[in-house]
Amino acid sequence: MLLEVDQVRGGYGGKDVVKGVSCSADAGEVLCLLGPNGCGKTTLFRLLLGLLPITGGSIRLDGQDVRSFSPGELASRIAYIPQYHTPVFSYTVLDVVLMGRSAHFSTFCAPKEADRAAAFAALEKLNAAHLANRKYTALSGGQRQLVLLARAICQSAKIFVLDEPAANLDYANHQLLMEVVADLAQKGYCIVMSTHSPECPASIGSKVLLMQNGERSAFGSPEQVITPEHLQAVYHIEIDVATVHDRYGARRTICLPVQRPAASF
Ligand SMILES: Nc1ncnc2c1ncn2[C@@H]1O[C@H](COP(=O)(O)OP(=O)(O)OP(=O)(O)O)[C@@H](O)[C@H]1O
Repeated sequence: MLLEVDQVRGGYGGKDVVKGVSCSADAGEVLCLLGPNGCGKTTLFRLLLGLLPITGGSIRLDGQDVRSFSPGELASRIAYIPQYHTPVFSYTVLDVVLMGRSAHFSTFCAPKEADRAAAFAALEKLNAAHLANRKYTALSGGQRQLVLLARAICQSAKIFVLDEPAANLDYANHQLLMEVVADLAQKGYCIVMSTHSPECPASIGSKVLLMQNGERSAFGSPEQVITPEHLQAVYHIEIDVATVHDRYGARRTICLPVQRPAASF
């Protein structure tokens, strides 16, 4: 198993926010983290990335405890796209994407033509090549998300950790992101992403970790986890889960918060 999270605990200032969570994901899988605001999704990512100390349990990559990796070793294994990213310098978009290639050239070496081509190809894949010469600082939040995803693609890490990657994306770019994530999984990458849309794991998630108050509420396939009972248990609202087919016959799951008739209030 590529990623194994076993009863992991950790948090801030000596207080555990993530309290004994277990889950796993292998190469070629998409693991979606779902749960209410403040339930601990980002904190779990920080534990995985070695940004916070693990106070109990363990996280293993390819069977090896993450605590045994140096920051550089972890960075070459995990590409992280944070929820918010405020750059200090006004690099061009192509330079930001090229930074993902830095593990592939030595400190005093300039990127080669092949590195530039790889960076440009990653932008093209995300329909963002037209942004290549723009200042990164002058982009919208959604455009920055696409650029950071291109940088992660260039990094060639085995695991992608995406913290609410769709938060700032418009409808079309949201769909593009889902397709890119599915494509990356198909190519053998392991994607771990948080989302606030229960429909997202239903359409691309191989596995879903549903969290509540820092604990695991449910873990399994989307069919096992995305049910009215599980969703109601963490969101405390009634939610219908239905299956529909799109115009090409593909089976899709939709989640509908139940709108009670006015008279019942
Ligand atoms: N730097 C910090 N110091 C102290 N507490 C923090 C810090 N960052 C987050 N927390 C707390 O830890 C808890 C979990 O936060 P976390 O960001 O992991 O939640 P989340 O599930 O990612 O939320 P959201 O869906 O809103 O992004 C919250 O109660 C939050 O207030």
